[in-house]
Amino acid sequence: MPPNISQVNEYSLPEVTENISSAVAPMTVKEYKRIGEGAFGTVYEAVLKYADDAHGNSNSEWLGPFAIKRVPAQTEYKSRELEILRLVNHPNIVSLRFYFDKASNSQRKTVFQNLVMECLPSNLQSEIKYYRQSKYTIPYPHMKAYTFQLARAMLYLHGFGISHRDIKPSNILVDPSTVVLKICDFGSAKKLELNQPSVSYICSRYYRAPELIVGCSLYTTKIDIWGLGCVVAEMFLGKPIFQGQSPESQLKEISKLLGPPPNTFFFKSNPQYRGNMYTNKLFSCSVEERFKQIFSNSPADAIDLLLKILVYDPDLRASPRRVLVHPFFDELKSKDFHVYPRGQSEPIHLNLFNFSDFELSLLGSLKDELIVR
Ligand SMILES: Nc1ncnc2c1ncn2[C@@H]1O[C@H](COP(=O)(O)OP(=O)(O)OP(=O)(O)O)[C@@H](O)[C@H]1O
Repeated sequence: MPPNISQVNEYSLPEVTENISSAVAPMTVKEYKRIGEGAFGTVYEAVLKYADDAHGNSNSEWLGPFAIKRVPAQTEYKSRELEILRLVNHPNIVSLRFYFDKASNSQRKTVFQNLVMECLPSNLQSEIKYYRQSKYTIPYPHMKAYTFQLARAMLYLHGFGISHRDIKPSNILVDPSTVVLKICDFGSAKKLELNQPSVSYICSRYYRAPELIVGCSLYTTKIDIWGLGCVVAEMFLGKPIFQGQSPESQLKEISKLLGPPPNTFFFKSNPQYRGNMYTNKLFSCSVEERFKQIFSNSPADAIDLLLKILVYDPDLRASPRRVLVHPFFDELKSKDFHVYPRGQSEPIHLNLFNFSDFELSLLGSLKDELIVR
């Protein structure tokens, strides 16, 4: 039975493609809730009936819930989001189940691409807000499990050379009842090729890496690691760490924690940069001391992890594999590790170390440090 439905949009489609098998069959969709409205698309929660054989024999049961992301279809070139979602298969990346094109009801000429994905009940932005309202933070064991899963998704994506390019709490889906995390929104993602420029005006302001702010076009997947650092910082602080009021003043906010960017940073990122360099030192202590001041309520291992991630030079910024082996996650490696999901009195064990052969090859010699004891 579909959950409580107030305003339903039910429609039938003659041809829907199943992602894994590429089988095409008819489908009936029932959309009953709008769960996301972004710059590019709208996301609906829905249940569906899918004909599971070539003769159109339909399941009589409603399946779901699913999340359907609807964006105007690209006419000239292939959708990168669809291409990337079809390529990836990882426990910490939202999975694509079906896809179809459909003309809009109101504007008949506009064709929309619909991506039918597994649906998660929450995202990190909502979770951070939920705890902040009661003057708490997300419990530390949950933060560790979430951060570990986020770094694992990045190890995998970056292993393909794919950069997500829009890491932020609302694009990180979570299920608070299982403490599972999955990255969503691959609308900005791109496979970065060596020495091939990419646009620098991507990523939401608060989460933009410093090299993007100064207009670097030969950036790397390390821009996502910066985003990961900002998300971890936000879980500890309950609010975004760098809240610039304009694209350029974003760099000033960063300099309040990291000190002024070194000249070499501008030269390496974009020798043509002529904007404000924020050369004034805005605090007198060391950068380590500054981190301790800003994250005064956070544990030492978390501060150490952030010191290794929130670094101007992307070459010196921790890689996903270095993040995964950081002592911040040691607690997760105990076979007795468990978490109490919000509102539940029974603890649950998490399966965080089920690395695939591809992930193990990316971890290389560091894989021996990621064993449950
Ligand atoms: N599979 C899903 N399950 C549950 N919620 C989802 C799912 N996919 C997306 N959402 C929610 O819908 C919101 C918008 O989706 P998405 O980010 O993909 O669209 P967008 O148009 O690119 O948005 P934005 O411009 O905010 O980045 C997400 O922030 C997320 O909270």
